[in-house]
Amino acid sequence: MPAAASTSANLVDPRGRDFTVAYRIKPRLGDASLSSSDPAIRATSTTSALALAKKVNVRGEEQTLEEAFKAHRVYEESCKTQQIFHDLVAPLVPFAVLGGYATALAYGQTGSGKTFTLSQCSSLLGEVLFEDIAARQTRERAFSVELSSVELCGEDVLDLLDEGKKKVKIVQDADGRSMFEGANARAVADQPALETALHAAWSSRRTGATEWNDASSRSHAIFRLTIRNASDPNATPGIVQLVDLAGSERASVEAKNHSASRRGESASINKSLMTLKDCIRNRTLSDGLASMSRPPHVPFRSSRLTLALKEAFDLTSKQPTHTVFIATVSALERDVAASLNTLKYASQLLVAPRDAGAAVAQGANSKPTILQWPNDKIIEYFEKKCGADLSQAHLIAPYENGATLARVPEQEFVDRIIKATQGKWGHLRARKVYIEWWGRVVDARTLQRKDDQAKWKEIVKQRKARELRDDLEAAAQA
Ligand SMILES: Nc1ncnc2c1ncn2[C@@H]1O[C@H](COP(=O)(O)OP(=O)(O)OP(=O)(O)O)[C@@H](O)[C@H]1O
Repeated sequence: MPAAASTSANLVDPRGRDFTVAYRIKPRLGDASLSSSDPAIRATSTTSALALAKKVNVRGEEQTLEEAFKAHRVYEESCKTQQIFHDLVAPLVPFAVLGGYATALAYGQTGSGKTFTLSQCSSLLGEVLFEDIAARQTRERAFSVELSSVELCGEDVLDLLDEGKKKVKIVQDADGRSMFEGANARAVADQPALETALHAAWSSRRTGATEWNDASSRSHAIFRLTIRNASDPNATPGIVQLVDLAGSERASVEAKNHSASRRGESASINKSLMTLKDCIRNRTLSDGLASMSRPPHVPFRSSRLTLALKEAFDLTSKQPTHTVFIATVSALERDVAASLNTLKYASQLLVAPRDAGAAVAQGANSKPTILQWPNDKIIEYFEKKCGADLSQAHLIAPYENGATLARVPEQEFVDRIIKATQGKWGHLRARKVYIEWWGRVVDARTLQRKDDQAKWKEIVKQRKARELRDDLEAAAQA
């Protein structure tokens, strides 16, 4: 079944989640003693993994400590990449073709299978992408695809599609979208052309030696496919990209054995991975302010990596996003410390998305923003916008509320308006309504942020007043 046959309702995730965390457990490979040993990490269900770490206690006795980790999906050792691709990456394709911003990242210790997973996914991507495009191509809608690919090594951004790997810059285009200035963008018309271009990019990936793996990657690599609607130059281009992150092992381990430049490289990798965590967490954070340590701030400018992936985190971006985070871990006992670090990092990304309903409850007196509207209010909004031409209003938002409708990509949204007006409205007119809607979504997010900051100031004020009162009371008692 071509990917385009998927219904608009379940483009990426039926619950409207825009972030997915998965663990892939790498099989125990190597000599017989390794492959026959008990796994230190195993899947206990499709959504949880168990880590077993052997420790010696103060009395010299060996103990096994168990720690469970939740995820949206856990893939056990026997699982094939095809399954992961089918579940996690293939659904990003129609989303991107329709104008969404989709990212799949692989994170983990050197040698845990990041490149293995993503390079196999990249070979499977072409078939699904070009099938989807063929199914959607019409006279008014002709798609073009191009590949750009860069490697982030410390402060340098290198073009993987340039033989000399020239340096390029991360800049913002006129619409504020992050792009690689000066990088080759190779147009790919079909699956074989994409495969050739991807092969060239993967092959020129920079590698260097580490303690674990002679061919280890000491850089982050981004393989970005930009999908444009060639018939409508104003349409927002869709993005689907694979991000192979550098090995996540700690700088402290490397510090013992490596040169200053290698240590600097490790520090830069660690900083970018910490910034990535902050960006992902704060993008989705929904906790009540009282339990927050501070209002959510998405520091995407703090590292080259997050700046390059800006749209995935920036709440003022006018494009729906979906990010898939695949944490790869080795099942071998000798790797258990690194695997635990990976699982801890990834599980910290599992914050619940901001719940629009809860936000209404928090500020009972404030007017609900467009992101907090229920489905019937949204239908009412579009009835007003499209007037008498709107014969089937429910087609615009069959089930979505304000928050989930903001995850529908541009071209899908425009198609829904055209269908709901039974073709009386053309592409341009429908797109105008979409742009107006997005303007209100961004305004609502800005308002939410300001509201968070104001509430946070009040919390800090009250906390300080309480502390002062306590100090005075303590002084009086003394
Ligand atoms: N799921 C798997 N099944 C079989 N072999 C695997 C699997 N995952 C990884 N491998 C093998 O393990 C080795 C290391 O994998 P890979 O290069 O993908 O690790 P990595 O996490 O990308 O490491 P680096 O950080 O150095 O790039 C490779 O030889 C690869 O073929």
